[in-house]
Amino acid sequence: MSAELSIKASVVVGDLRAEYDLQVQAGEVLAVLGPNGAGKSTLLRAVAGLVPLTRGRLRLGGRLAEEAPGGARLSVRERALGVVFQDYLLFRHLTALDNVGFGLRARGATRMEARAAASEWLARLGIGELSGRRPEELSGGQAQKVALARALATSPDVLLLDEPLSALDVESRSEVRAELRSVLADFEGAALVVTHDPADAAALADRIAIVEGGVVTQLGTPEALATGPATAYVAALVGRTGFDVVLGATGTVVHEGLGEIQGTFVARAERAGATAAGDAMGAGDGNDPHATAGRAFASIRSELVEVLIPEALGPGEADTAAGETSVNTWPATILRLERGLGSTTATLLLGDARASVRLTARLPLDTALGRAGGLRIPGGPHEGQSVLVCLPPSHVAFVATR
Ligand SMILES: Nc1ncnc2c1ncn2[C@@H]1O[C@H](COP(=O)(O)OP(=O)(O)OP(=O)(O)O)[C@@H](O)[C@H]1O
Repeated sequence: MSAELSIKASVVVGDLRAEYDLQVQAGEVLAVLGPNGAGKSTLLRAVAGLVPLTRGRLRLGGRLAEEAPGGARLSVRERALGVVFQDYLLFRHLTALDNVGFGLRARGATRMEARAAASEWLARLGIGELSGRRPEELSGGQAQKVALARALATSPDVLLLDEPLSALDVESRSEVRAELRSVLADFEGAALVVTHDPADAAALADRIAIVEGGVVTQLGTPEALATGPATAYVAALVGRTGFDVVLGATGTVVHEGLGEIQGTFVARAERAGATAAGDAMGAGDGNDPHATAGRAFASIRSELVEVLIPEALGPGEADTAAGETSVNTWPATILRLERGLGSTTATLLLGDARASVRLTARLPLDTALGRAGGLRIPGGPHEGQSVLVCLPPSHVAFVATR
């Protein structure tokens, strides 16, 4: 089946040199998630035709929409898109009804036809009674729904939503999110939702594309990202912590500074453009013998990182823990401690300067208070303290990243 939206292109705006390689099928919702300035909105603007491609192609609804340099370029209006921007951009002088009917009028519908269709859409989104109101008479959530109705009214091939829930407070956000989810489930075209909120991405999308520094660094289902993040950014989003490792030809996983690391492969990180089925590696114990040599990302849930405080270990235990027989255990320094309500977050530097691995551990309350191994450590753990860090192998997940 050909994708409803397919982009394989570079886009240069200001300092950003972005490389996008994404496909969205009909009926699929792809969320684009990433840090500030990563190039999420630029992707959406490129698809909408507001930013030109520097090189590459964009296909929409089975048509070539743009090819650069020097190829075809459909105008914004020719692209059969429904777009909802962050700030909604409703026409201030028009009622909700006429805002929704605007696109249909522009496509040749009579005023009566446009109003009838607009009225249906407003009713479907549960705001039929607001059809006579102007934008300044609408709450953020209501305006969001009007903008969504306007985007859907023209039956677009592709729906583009830029931070559709960011202007809403916590309560209306969850209500509108649920509504949006059901609208997206009925939408037959491809939908691209840009967000910086992992909760929105997980709730709304079939797959999530992570964009960092203008590049898609991971692409997969919310579940795949949660269990096997491929970058430190994704790891932090899903409550894990991790670092890059190298996958040896024999299936061993090594880090230049830390040496061999043991754990489990959960899945190969889906690369941009790869299909989920074709790229799956499957779960299993130990390192997957079919894994090809290359880079991988190791991660573990932050609360499962064991921080051993030498003062709290019995005689000889510290030596044993640090010795060659113990797996995934390294000396480390506590760089920072941040107190939370139920736990304390520790930033740790593992190994020597060459290893330069930073991990985030969530220390249980007991450890944070200085009670560990039945002993009391005067003053509890402190910044600058030398500790031992253990990553229990059964909780370490690897995903191949290239
Ligand atoms: N019109 C422009 N002129 C110059 N630089 C631009 C322009 N648009 C984008 N950029 C550059 O591209 C980078 C990415 O912008 P973009 O809006 O795509 O980021 P984003 O991922 O949507 O971030 P945010 O979450 O902050 O909205 C910006 O940091 C900026 O350097």
